[in-house]
Amino acid sequence: MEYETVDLDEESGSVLILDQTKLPGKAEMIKLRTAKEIWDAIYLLKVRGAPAIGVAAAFGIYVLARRTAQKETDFDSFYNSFKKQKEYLDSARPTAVNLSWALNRMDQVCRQAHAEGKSVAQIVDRLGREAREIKEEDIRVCRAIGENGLSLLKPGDGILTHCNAGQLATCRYGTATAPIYLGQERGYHFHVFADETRPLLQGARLTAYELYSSGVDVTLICDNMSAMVMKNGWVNAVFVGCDRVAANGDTANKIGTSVVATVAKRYGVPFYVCAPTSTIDLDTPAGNEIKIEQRPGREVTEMWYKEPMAPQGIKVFNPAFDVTDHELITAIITEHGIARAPFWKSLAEMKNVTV
Ligand SMILES: CSC[C@H]1O[C@H](OP(=O)(O)O)[C@H](O)[C@@H]1O
Repeated sequence: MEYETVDLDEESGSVLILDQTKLPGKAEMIKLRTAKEIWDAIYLLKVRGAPAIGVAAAFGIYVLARRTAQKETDFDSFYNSFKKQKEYLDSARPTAVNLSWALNRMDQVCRQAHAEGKSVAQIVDRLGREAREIKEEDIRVCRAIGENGLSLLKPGDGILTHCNAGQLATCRYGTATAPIYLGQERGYHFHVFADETRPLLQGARLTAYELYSSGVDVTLICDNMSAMVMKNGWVNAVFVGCDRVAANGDTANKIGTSVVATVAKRYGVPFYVCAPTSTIDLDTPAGNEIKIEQRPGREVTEMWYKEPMAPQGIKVFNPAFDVTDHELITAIITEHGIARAPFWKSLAEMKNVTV
């Protein structure tokens, strides 16, 4: 299915996104001009998925810097505004490392250009080029993950996915769905089981939507059905995305992922994490140090229902992510290759860091 998850509208000086809170009913592109509009879009999951969040933040800080440069032509006052806007955007969601990764990369470009004696106007041009490169790089990286993931599959395989790590979480191909889309291009016929993924239903609303729209054979299941489809032998591999991979391979991903990994282990189904190296965080040693975003209880008790589905005032625990222990992960598929245990070594090699 061809659409732009996130793009740049140079003419209006805004970030263009597909509002994913309206899917699957309505595919609506919206423009984000102010820092608050960008922050809100990330927090409310209008744009979501680690890579897509990173690209949206890169485009966001660029359009804000372009507007700042119209007022602040000396570097110190320009950069003071830049840093404030960067910190603000970075506060939108804590778990997906790509948000801070992209903003730090844009900050580095800004400071490097200044060190080379560039004017504020030239710095802004350089920021625009870097933001576009971050998007193009994401497309290349996801396709490479697809090629590496496809090497682990054969035509006719059953695949289970959790949440959405598809085109809608990236700029094209997705990460966990990249092998599926590449396989489709080459005549493989996969049978995909998409977990609906409560409470925000990214699997039902987004993964089932994009795969079905692309002609992929997809069956939607409730999260509590993944054990049955694996026990029945219908799943040859599980493919999931990630929001942050710690140095030892522990992986933060949408809530419920660790349940799927545990069940996959029980039934001997390979469990693969598809991870752009930008999502691997070697500065976080293990999963217990990953900050897990807590979200409003109403997402559990009220969203999607005509009436609240629980007693008024009930306590609700609503972590957006959980951490899958590295022992449950068969391999971590990156754009540079397939990392296997010991992950502390293989992931560092993937990040081109000698250990
Ligand atoms: C390609 S990574 C996508 C990753 O992000 C999702 O979280 P959210 O929808 O809250 O942004 C989910 O964890 C996916 O696996």
